[in-house]
Amino acid sequence: MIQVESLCKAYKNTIVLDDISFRVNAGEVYGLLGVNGAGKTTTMKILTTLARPDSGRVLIDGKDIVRHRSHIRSIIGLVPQERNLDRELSAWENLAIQGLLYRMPHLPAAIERQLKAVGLWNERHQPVVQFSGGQQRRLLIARALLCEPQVLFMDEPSIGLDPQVRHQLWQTVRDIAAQGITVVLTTHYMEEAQSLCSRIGILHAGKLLAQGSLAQLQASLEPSHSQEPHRPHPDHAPTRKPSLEDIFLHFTRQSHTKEPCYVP
Ligand SMILES: Nc1ncnc2c1ncn2[C@@H]1O[C@H](COP(=O)(O)OP(=O)(O)OP(=O)(O)O)[C@@H](O)[C@H]1O
Repeated sequence: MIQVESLCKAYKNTIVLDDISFRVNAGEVYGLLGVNGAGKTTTMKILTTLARPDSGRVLIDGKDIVRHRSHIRSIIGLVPQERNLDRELSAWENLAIQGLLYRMPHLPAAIERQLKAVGLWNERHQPVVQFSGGQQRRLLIARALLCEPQVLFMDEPSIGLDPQVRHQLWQTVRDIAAQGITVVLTTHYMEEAQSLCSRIGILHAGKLLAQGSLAQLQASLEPSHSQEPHRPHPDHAPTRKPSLEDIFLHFTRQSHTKEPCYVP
């Protein structure tokens, strides 16, 4: 569904994305996992046509996103990190503006469907300023799904939410994926990536250090793949599989031995 090939992006003389390549299969939930400043939002901005790459290319549904920007925008939805809703307007009005911009047919029915799907139908006439952080995040999801996208991009969807609301949001993401919508999300929460994503890319200082399913990432740390000498456990008991946090620390610590990436 999405093919990212050798993506590079620099701001002034600092490389922010350094030769990033990955693919996302149709219908999967793909997670870009990284700490603050890793390059997650920049990747999202490029994939959603809000920023241009310096080099490399991205194909969505077989089409180059730079050359077919309008078409790409018509088949994707974005849940941005910042809650860029109109706080003075109601939930209904926020979606109506989006629908009018996209000249959506049957707009009232579509708004009703999405507000019910995210559990905000009863609050539809409330101004957004009265919404909690979790409700605003759900409204952002409803807005992103209004035009029935094939791919939904979510930039740090659960940032700032308490654990209970975060778990509700995860269920919403699972429901979206169950409808066949491809989901690409960024996160710095290990648990979120592990619980939601079928495949994970570890992004660090602009480089994609590793990617795969959790099982594939775990296998990549096994002795046959590692340069560390194999030390059998003293009791010959089966050693526990590394957690995603172990894997993340393994790859990111290794990368600290390398030179920081600057362009001349
Ligand atoms: N418009 C810009 N101009 C200059 N530098 C930028 C710009 N946007 C991002 N950067 C820099 O690029 C790097 C990656 O930023 P980015 O927002 O993509 O990271 P991130 O992984 O999304 O971080 P966070 O989790 O904090 O959102 C950071 O060092 C940031 O300061």
